[in-house]
Amino acid sequence: MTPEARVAAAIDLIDLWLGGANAEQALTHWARRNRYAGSKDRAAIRDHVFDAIRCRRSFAALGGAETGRGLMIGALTAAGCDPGEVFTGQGYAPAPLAPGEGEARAMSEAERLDCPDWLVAPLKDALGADFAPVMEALRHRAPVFLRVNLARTDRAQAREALAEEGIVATPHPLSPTALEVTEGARRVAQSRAYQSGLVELQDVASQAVVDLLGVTPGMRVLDYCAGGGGKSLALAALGAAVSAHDSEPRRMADLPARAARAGVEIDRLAPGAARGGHDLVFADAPCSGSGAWRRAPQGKWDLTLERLDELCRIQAGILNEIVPFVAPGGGLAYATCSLLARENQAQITAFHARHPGWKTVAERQFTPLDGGDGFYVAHLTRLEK
Ligand SMILES: C[S@@+](CC[C@H](N)C(=O)[O-])C[C@H]1O[C@@H](n2cnc3c(N)ncnc32)[C@H](O)[C@@H]1O
Repeated sequence: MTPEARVAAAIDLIDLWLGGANAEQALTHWARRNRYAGSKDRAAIRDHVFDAIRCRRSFAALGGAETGRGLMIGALTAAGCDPGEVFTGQGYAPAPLAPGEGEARAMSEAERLDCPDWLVAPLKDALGADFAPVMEALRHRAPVFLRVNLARTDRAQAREALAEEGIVATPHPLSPTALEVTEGARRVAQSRAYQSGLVELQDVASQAVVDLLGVTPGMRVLDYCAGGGGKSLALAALGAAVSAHDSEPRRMADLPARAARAGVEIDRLAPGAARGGHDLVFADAPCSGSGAWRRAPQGKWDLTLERLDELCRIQAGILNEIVPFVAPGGGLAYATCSLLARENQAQITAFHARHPGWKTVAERQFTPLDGGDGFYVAHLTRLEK
């Protein structure tokens, strides 16, 4: 496909997304219907679509309309290209620009930073002077990070194995297990290094959250909201005896295969089967995902105040639920990939008000300015009697 044809395909897909379709599913259906498109075409179209989702408001203002054409005109303008050179109508290129089409208009701060209006105040409250740089960072694609599986190798050997397959990865300072892929990211999933469990795909802040939990070999850890099991695997690689639990167990379906690849054992629990006696109970709670909007940008526009209220209720409920699973002398940890104080510090403050026997021993808010996703983590232990 020509670059112009890729833009035309992206325009149709962006229109489907603006009409309410899920972008990932629309891309999959498009690829099935257009078998002539190769992997490079699909990757380029995907990048156009996801860039437009991340930068919906600024591209619409630059391109003069919140439509597939408007967003792609805005994207080209933002990249310093002349949209008229792409919108030619020749071959499979998008139809030529109509008179007046693509005229940029002035932008508010929220539009320039691609932030929903209602989230400006809570994000400014949480981020202070970092608000604008963080929102700017969330307008761009996330780097690809790997977690070196210490159960199988170390960081230097993993780098060498990746390099043999043309994948260049450099150590990241946020976590001793982290590598940032700077070349060959699209080859990772097919590589021997990945398939043989030397490395896992995992955001660097996710890794740093696990580093902060003080896990030692043999520790009994309950990962109460295990989901796909990214953190369960990281905990197990540190030598913890991990039980994974999720209220929707189908989310853990891939965990046995991932654990086998990593050479670790993880016990999967059915919903409601969690019991007491854990040295650490970890709740990586469902959240707005506001720290991960580079990776999952659709969430930025789908989040509503009602949904945020509901998430905060679920988070408080989970914090209450996990207390009985902590062994005497043990601890609990709460994490979200959110930047919003309501889901983070405010949840821990409210927890202390409900459960006076606990103290916070560590707390950290990561933002994309640290390199990875936005993440919050708090580690609590029981007060000595
Ligand atoms: C942020 S995701 C977990 C991501 C995962 N820890 C990882 O690193 O890949 C949150 C998970 O919490 C689960 N969940 C939601 N409500 C829950 C509840 N009340 N009890 C346990 N798990 C819950 C969801 O099904 C979802 O899989």
